[in-house]
Amino acid sequence: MEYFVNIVLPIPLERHFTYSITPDEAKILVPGMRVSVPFGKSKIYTGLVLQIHNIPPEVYEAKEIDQILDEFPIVNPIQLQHWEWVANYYMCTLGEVMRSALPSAFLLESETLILRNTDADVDESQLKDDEFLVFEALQHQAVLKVHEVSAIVERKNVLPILNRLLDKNIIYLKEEVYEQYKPKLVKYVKLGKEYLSDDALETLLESLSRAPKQSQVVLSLFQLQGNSQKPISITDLERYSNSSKAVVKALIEKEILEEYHIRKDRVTYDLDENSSIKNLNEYQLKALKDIQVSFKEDKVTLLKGVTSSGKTEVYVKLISEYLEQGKQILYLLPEIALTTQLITRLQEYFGEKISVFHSKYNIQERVEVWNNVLKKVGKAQIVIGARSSLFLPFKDLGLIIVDEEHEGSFKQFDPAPRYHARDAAIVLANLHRSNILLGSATPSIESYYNVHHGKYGFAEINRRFGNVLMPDMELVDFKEALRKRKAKGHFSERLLEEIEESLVNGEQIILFQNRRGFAPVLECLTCGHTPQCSNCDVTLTYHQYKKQLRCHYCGYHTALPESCAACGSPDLDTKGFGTEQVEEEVRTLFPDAKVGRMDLDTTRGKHAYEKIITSFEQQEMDILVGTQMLTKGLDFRNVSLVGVMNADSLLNFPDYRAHEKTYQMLTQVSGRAGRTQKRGKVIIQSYNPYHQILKQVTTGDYDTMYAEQIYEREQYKYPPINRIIKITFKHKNYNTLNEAAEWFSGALRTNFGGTVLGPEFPPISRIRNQYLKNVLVKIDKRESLGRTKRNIKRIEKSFNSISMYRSVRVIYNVDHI
Ligand SMILES: Nc1ncnc2c1ncn2[C@@H]1O[C@H](COP(=O)(O)OP(=O)(O)OP(=O)(O)O)[C@@H](O)[C@H]1O
Ligand SMILES: [Zn+2]
Repeated sequence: MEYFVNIVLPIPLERHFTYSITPDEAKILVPGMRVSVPFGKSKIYTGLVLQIHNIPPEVYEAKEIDQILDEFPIVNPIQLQHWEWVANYYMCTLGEVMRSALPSAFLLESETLILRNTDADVDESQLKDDEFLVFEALQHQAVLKVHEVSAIVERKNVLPILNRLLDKNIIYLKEEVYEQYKPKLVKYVKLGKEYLSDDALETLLESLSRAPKQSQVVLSLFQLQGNSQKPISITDLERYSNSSKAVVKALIEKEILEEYHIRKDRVTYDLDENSSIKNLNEYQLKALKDIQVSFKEDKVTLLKGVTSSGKTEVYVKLISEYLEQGKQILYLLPEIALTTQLITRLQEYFGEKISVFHSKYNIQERVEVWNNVLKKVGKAQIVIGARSSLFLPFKDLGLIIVDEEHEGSFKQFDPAPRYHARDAAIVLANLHRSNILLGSATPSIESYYNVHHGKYGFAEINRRFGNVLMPDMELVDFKEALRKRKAKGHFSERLLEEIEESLVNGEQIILFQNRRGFAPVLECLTCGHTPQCSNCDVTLTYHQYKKQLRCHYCGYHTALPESCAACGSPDLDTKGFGTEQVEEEVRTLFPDAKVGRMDLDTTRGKHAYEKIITSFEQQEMDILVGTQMLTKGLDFRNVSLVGVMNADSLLNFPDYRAHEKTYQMLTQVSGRAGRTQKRGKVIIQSYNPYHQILKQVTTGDYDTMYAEQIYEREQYKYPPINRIIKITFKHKNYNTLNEAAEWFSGALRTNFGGTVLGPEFPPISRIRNQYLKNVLVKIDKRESLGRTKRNIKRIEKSFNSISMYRSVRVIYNVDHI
């Protein structure tokens, strides 16, 4: 009987591939194991086994696999099911999901490597031109791959050149299939087996009496073992006994000591006994109870608790319940909020049961966490991670917490799969039959909508912990301040007064300015008016090149006005101001204050973000200027004042979610003020202080905000009332792109009843020499999403059969936000 395997490869092709295997291999292989397989002419890929069967492929001859790479599956059936869902729902391939889900070290590399023989004596004048090119390239680069050599000599078949160079002993080849991952190994020592009894030990020490250094080491080891249960590393022993490597080595050779290795990640530590879980107050207890009741009904549950109400402590209580049942727990956070603050807090309670998983971790660290979760090792019982931790090999997941569930960064933008981690987490919880809690002070409109429609359970905390008052919010009319000359630079007198007072009291200040440079909007400097699209209710975007204002949803456009449509003033500005400028002004206005800044530019590198947070926490800074990074669940003790430099730049963002996001951001950043005893103060500067959203922020009126937003979403057919899919077309040729996008959207309009907007250029319409154009499809809730997607895919097939369009990339973003 013939045997075959279906394999998924980490490439964006729809299908899986069938390879042939021997009967022996068929006995060993299980879905979820990796194999290396040949692909195309010369490539070798790592693939994942989906299925073992006896049906030969119809249209091609199955190749044999190269090698089996695992002894047991590294991916389990629930994961495969989950990946299938992600691929289906977000309209991408299983291979793309796999590439995003597996740490890259698991995707084995195979390439022929060419290295320079550094020992060779080379007479360059004897080299032919093409030989010299390769030789020269190898002076700059230690290793070349075959296809790189092709590019250098501009020829496809390079093997003859390489053969000549090999003959001349100038290069050598290295065929390498290697695992990139190597666990960190640490050397430990213990007393040899024969010396474990007291008697034996006594005799040993006697026999060592003439070797004082050696007996010193043995005694030290004994003492160290008495002090703690932890394994003793060779370095620790050397340090403690004050002896050299040679002495320890001699003892190991005599077999008095035994050396052994433990992978670094396996070392366990004792829990800190001092920090016990806090007792919840009555409001937290009530919320916990409501959550538990809702969990009993297997409902996704939303916890809405004002800032500093102690949501984290409620999570902690829940986590410890599931921990006791021996279940795994996943704590999802937006990438940006993965601060040491929260991790330290949880580690105090749960010690080394916690693993952290996110993109700033290196390959090794990710593989360690993966394997720990796979083997259900105690130290990975709780995983705190950003969105990609969803894809870890959980076996027995009991609870998922999605903290700051409203955060837009839970949605992956690029590359595929363009998934929303919150939504994918809900599906994952379903597959595991585990409970899932979404938490936020400012829930997303979607989640609250689901609560309203009975789909989700609900719990609420309306008070800050310790009955600290919500901060006192004050709106400052900046237009008025300018008119009355009560402003310096971008600071109103009111804000300056408050900063002064906080500084005098030795309290800290946060200044918030969210400037996102890539979507310029036109703003009247006199009245703050910004032109809106009449079809879409979003702010128009300024396109400098064409001197136009455009709606990037529907394509409505108008020439750049010479004066403001609202007040007639000719002073229109498109630049706005950013955090850097605010920092500069603060330094001039308050030369004695210590000022820091936190934005994308100052937080590159693995620990930069934590450093700024810690330094602010330790009160090494008085004033911290920053973007939305400041808003994420940070718990500072000494911040009494939060200043919002310009609320309008948020409100006028050209996006149907601008109002929702403004409410969330302002509420979150305000929530950093006055978290301990004294009531905090928030000053919000705006050209348009009567805007309903600003009123709702200052009164904490989430429900009115929600009602108004839902009304608008109904009017303009946006989520959560309708579903949307954004389709992006990408090509280097402007005309081809235009035609292709027209063709596609035309086909959509004929074939499909929903609303099709565009094609339209985004604010940045050309990236890396590729032009972009978007089409937005709005799908009525009553229509089947599945059918619509199948229709779109069918249109894509016909599209791809037109040779001119084949090179146009089509990118789907389902539930685009
Ligand atoms: N039951 C409790 N006992 C003692 N201290 C508590 C308790 N609950 C919360 N706190 C303290 O109150 C502060 C605010 O709590 P926490 O950070 O959990 O609030 P939060 O709701 O998560 O806030 P945010 O949404 O702003 O992140 C913290 O310093 C926390 O240690
Ligand atoms: Zn429009």
